[in-house]
Amino acid sequence: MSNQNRVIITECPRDAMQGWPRLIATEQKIRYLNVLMRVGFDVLDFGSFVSPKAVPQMADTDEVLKGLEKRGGTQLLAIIVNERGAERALAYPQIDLLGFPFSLSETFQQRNAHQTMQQALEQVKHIQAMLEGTQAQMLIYLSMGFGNPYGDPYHEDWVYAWIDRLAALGIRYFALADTVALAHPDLIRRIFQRVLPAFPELHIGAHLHVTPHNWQQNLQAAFESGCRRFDSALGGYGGCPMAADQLTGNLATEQLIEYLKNQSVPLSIHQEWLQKARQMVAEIFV
Ligand SMILES: CC(C)(COP(=O)([O-])OP(=O)([O-])OC[C@H]1O[C@@H](n2cnc3c(N)ncnc32)[C@H](O)[C@@H]1OP(=O)([O-])[O-])[C@@H](O)C(=O)NCCC(=O)NCCSC(=O)C[C@@](C)(O)CC(=O)[O-]
Repeated sequence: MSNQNRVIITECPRDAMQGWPRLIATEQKIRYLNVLMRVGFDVLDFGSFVSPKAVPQMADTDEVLKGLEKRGGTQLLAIIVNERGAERALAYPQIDLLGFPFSLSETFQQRNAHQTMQQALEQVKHIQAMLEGTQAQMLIYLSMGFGNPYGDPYHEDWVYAWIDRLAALGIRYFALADTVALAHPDLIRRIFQRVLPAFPELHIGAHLHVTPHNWQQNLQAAFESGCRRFDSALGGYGGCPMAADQLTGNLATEQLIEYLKNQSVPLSIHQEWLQKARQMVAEIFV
């Protein structure tokens, strides 16, 4: 498999479930996540260590994790938004990546974590220090990375500038997040074509929330610009409940896989387990 064509897929059941109005039973989450582990995704964004008052659906992340059977090469990723979350996550050596949403919009940073961007940056520095000597790495989501719906200032140069600044702290993993599906293909191309060659040592991916109308063109723009890390969720469910009045779905894994197949990208996806996972999606999101 040529490196040029290798694509890393992060399946995001946490993003899919976090805003779902009906509480999903812990046992059902565990069964689903264990099936997703068998599908062979590179990374599984399985849960978050945040305030149960802010996101009740994720209150059982500790219990869920205890039921997971880590398999093959699938890495585990958990979302955190503060040091308390990092402490909780670091109690589990099986977690590989701690995902921190750092917003380019002050309004979203406040809505999501009741922090200013400056406070979030301080949290990132402290958490990065906490990770020293552990196996876990921080992954920064640049949330609202393609603009925001609140009228906050935005400039595409900030994506480059923040990656540069955060990489100087030792952070190696980034996901450029279109949190409420505002991106357009030209912007996606300009951003990826700038940051990927500028930071070849970093792992920079796309976390695209999409609409039925823009998913293909935005995915294509990222892929053709050299992006080889994609986040997605089966069924296209999900979104951040703090971002907008309505959840903006994730790029659907089914569509991502189909697109990558059409580009002749070799994938290590186990079809039977994928089918099983799709059946479970229909039972979970009711
Ligand atoms: C940050 C806070 C806590 C501030 O919330 P707050 O109310 O301002 O802060 P607080 O310190 O007063 O804490 C409130 C309560 O939460 C507790 N608490 C505090 N921290 C934790 C923790 N880590 N774990 C467990 N409990 C915690 C704390 O102890 C307290 O409990 P109480 O005394 O009231 O009983 C809250 O706003 C929060 O948890 N926000 C989470 C937001 C979130 O999970 N958003 C979704 C994930 S991000 C996302 O979806 C975007 C992404 C990743 O997909 C990329 C993209 O698309 O952009």
